[in-house]
Amino acid sequence: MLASPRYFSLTGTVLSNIVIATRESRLAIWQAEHVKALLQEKGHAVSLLGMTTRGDQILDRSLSKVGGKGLFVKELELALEEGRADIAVHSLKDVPMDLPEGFALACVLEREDPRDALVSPRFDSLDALPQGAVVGTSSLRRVVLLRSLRPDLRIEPLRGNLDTRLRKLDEGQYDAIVLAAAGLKRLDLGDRIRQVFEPDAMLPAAGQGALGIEVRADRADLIDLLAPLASRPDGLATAAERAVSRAMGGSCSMPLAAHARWQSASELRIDAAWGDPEGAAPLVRVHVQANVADFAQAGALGDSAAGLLRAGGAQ
Ligand SMILES: NCc1[nH]cc(CCC(=O)O)c1CC(=O)O
Repeated sequence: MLASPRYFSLTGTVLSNIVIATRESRLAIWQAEHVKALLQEKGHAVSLLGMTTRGDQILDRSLSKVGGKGLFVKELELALEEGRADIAVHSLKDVPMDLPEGFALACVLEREDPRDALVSPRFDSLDALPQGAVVGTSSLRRVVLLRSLRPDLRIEPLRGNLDTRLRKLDEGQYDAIVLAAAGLKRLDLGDRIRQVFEPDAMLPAAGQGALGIEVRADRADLIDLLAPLASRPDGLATAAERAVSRAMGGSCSMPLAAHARWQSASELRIDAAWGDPEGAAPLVRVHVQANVADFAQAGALGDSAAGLLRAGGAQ
C-alpha cells in the first residue's frame, strides 16, 4: 500500500497533502471543493482526484434494478485502498449503511436542507399538477410517497446527474420532477425550485442533504484531522436515520424514508415510512422519539423505528 506523499516546509513541520477522491459530476466536484476549502481554512494542503464511477456510467436503467448498493462509491474506495487518495467525500444518502471491511465514515458535516423539492417549468406545486401529469423520478421512495399523495400521476423513470435531469425536464419529457433541495441549492439552482416539500408531506431519505467523509479505517491520522469538521447534532440525527435503513436491509434503493429532527437539545424524533413498490398496500408511517446523547442511543432509536415499520407490515 502506498503512503501519501509528505512535504516538509522550511521550518520542518510536516505538511501532508490531503488528496480527495471525487466523482466528476458538478455536484460531486462542488462537494469535494467545499471540503477542500474547509480543510484549507484549517491550514491543510488539499488537492482533488476526479474519477468516474459505475453509477455515473449507467444512465439508461433504474439504479434499483442494477443493484444500487454502493455504485457511486466503489471506485473511490479503490483509490483510498491503493493510497492514490486519502479521503472520499460523498452525499451521505448514497453511502451504503455498512461500509466494506477496512473503511470508515470519519465524519458527517453540517447538513444542508434535507427536503425534497418540486421543479417544473409550468406548475407551482404538486397540487397544481393536472390529473394524470407526468412526474419524473427513479427513486422508489419518491415513487411510493408521490403515489400516496397523488395516485393519479404518471410517474416515469428519470436518471442522470442534476443537469441531465433538469435538461430532460426542460425538453418537455415531464411536467415536473422531484429532486433533493440540497443539490439544487449547492449548484446555485435554487431558483428552479417551485415547491419545497415539508418532511411530513414527502419524507426525505436517510442522510439526505448531508455530506459524509470516508477514509480507510487504519488512517487514525485522518480521522483525528477531520474531527473538527463534524457536526455532532447532524451526525447523530443521520446516524439514527441510517440505523433505520440498516435495520430494514441496508440499501439506498428501498422504498424507505427516514428523517430525524431534534425536538430540543436532547430529544430526537425519527419519522419513517415504507411503501409497497407495487402499490398494493398502503404506506406504513411511524415515528419515535427519545433522549439521544450518543451514537449508540441514536442507533437504538433507529432500530426501534424499523421495528415499528415491520410491525406495520413493511418488509
Ligand atoms: N441519489 C442521487 C443524489 N444523491 C445526493 C443528491 C442530492 C444531495 C443530497 O441529498 O445530499 C442526489 C440527487 C437527488 O436526490 O435529487
